[in-house]
Amino acid sequence: MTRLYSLDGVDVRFGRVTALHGASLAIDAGERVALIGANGSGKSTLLRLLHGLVPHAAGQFTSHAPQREQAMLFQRPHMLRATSATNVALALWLRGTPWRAAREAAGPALARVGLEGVLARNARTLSGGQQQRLALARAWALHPQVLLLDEPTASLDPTAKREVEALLAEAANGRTLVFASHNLGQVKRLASRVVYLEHGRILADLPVHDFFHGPLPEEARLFVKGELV
Ligand SMILES: Nc1ncnc2c1ncn2[C@@H]1O[C@H](COP(=O)(O)OP(=O)(O)OP(=O)(O)O)[C@@H](O)[C@H]1O
Repeated sequence: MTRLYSLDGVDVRFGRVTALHGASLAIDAGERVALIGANGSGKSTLLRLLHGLVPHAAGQFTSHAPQREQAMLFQRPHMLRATSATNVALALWLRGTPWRAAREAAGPALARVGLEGVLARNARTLSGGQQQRLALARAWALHPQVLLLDEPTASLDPTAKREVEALLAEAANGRTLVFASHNLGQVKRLASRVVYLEHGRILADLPVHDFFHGPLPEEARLFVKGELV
């Protein structure tokens, strides 16, 4: 099994706030790891650390996933004020694909997420669900080894949620997936392993079946119970 990330006693701080506290975790290639926990528990910070967007202040962090092999999706994706096709093509061009080839690849990439009808539309005028699908097309076109997703369906309506989740499951095929979610149904469907965070600390790290069916630390048990209500 290829190790992609190792954290050993990692702290991440923002001024006086310790967003991650003594986090120890190893993630191997092919795993599907769900990060769950209340607002502010450190899920986004952990994803941003994995993606190289924030530094750690203490402990050891090693990433064996090259930056260009990772793609990250945010809850509200940032779209350039340009057509959908250009948004995809630019991402490819920035990674070294010649412009013409990048333009040609944009059509099939958008078709894969069902957006062939909006190739020429300004991406900022698309609906939330369409923008998330476009963000996925943009990430997917890069053929990343790792997909890091920060609550990718949180702002979508139930139909768009289902559609985007189905696409995520497909995109995650053969890849490593690390995602933050408040949707426990989604966690059950997509994850093989669950990491529960509270106040920046990892309180549980279990295979998905054990997380939902086995004994849990009290804090995690109460969180799951509350989320299921
Ligand atoms: N750039 C920043 N500057 C200052 N504090 C920050 C910054 N980013 C995160 N924090 C703080 O770090 C802590 C962890 O935040 P983080 O966004 O990682 O939590 P989260 O579990 O992803 O929350 P949510 O479910 O609301 O997205 C919070 O107290 C947050 O306010």
